[in-house]
Amino acid sequence: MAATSVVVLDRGNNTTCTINLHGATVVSWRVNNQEQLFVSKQAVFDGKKAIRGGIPFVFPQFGAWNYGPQHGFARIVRWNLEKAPERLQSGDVEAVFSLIDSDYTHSMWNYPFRLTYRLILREKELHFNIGVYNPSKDLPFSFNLLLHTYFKVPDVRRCQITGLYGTTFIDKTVVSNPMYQEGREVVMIGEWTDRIYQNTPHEHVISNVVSGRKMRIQKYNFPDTVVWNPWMEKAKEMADFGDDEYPNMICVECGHVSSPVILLPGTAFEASQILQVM
Ligand SMILES: O=P(O)(O)OC[C@H]1O[C@@H](O)[C@H](O)[C@@H](O)[C@@H]1O
Repeated sequence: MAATSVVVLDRGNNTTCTINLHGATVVSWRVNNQEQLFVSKQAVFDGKKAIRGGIPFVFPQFGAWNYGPQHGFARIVRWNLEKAPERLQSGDVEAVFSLIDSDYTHSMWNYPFRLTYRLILREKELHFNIGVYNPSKDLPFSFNLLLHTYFKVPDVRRCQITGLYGTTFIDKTVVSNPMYQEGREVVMIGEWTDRIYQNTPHEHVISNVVSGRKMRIQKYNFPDTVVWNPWMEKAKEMADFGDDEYPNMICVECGHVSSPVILLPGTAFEASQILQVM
């Protein structure tokens, strides 16, 4: 893919964030030279396939879709760079990306829309502000939206995720998609895991990410938290994911997926996420 497809936010001190315009996928976030995101060694950068790792942008569908590809089209189309990286007075660096409807998106989802995706790189934080606008005069639309974050970890079996205790989750590893209540104070992973936790609190902390540190996730207007790791067998089924890579990633994904967002004509939906290395 051409070099111009990549946008870099550079805050100095080897703190950078790299966004591939293909899907506006965040493909790297380095804090003091320490990579925080997992990208598979087998990820494909052909401008067609979704990038396996980083932070793919899931919209307007989460999961399988009758009208288009799994997890929607936003992660497989080229976004616009609305505002090139700019240093703010605080020293932080901001860039804005956007996506509007096209003939291609209309072939799956026949609505006009405008997505804006504002990223701000701070010293130890990455901020994500998302806006979805419905420019139609008369048609509402409904959608799912999710940031499919792949955190890099030395060993997923040693990670603990807070903020899930007492919440209801859908277990997607079982065909009937049963619902349960989480009884653990902190969630650990030791097998194929694919869960949609519903109405989760504004904050999660994942322990034992890179360098044994903690990662704080804060979210606004994202009621759901998806926790996913393919483990060994499912990893083997994915061509763009190494068989032995599953211990080195954990997906903790904030989104609005278990119920759709319904957006009336002329209105906007906003949501945000903050990732912070603790
Ligand atoms: O292979 P994809 O389309 O990127 O999806 C990866 C995973 O994404 C997760 O968010 C889903 O809950 C899983 O069911 C899915 O397997």
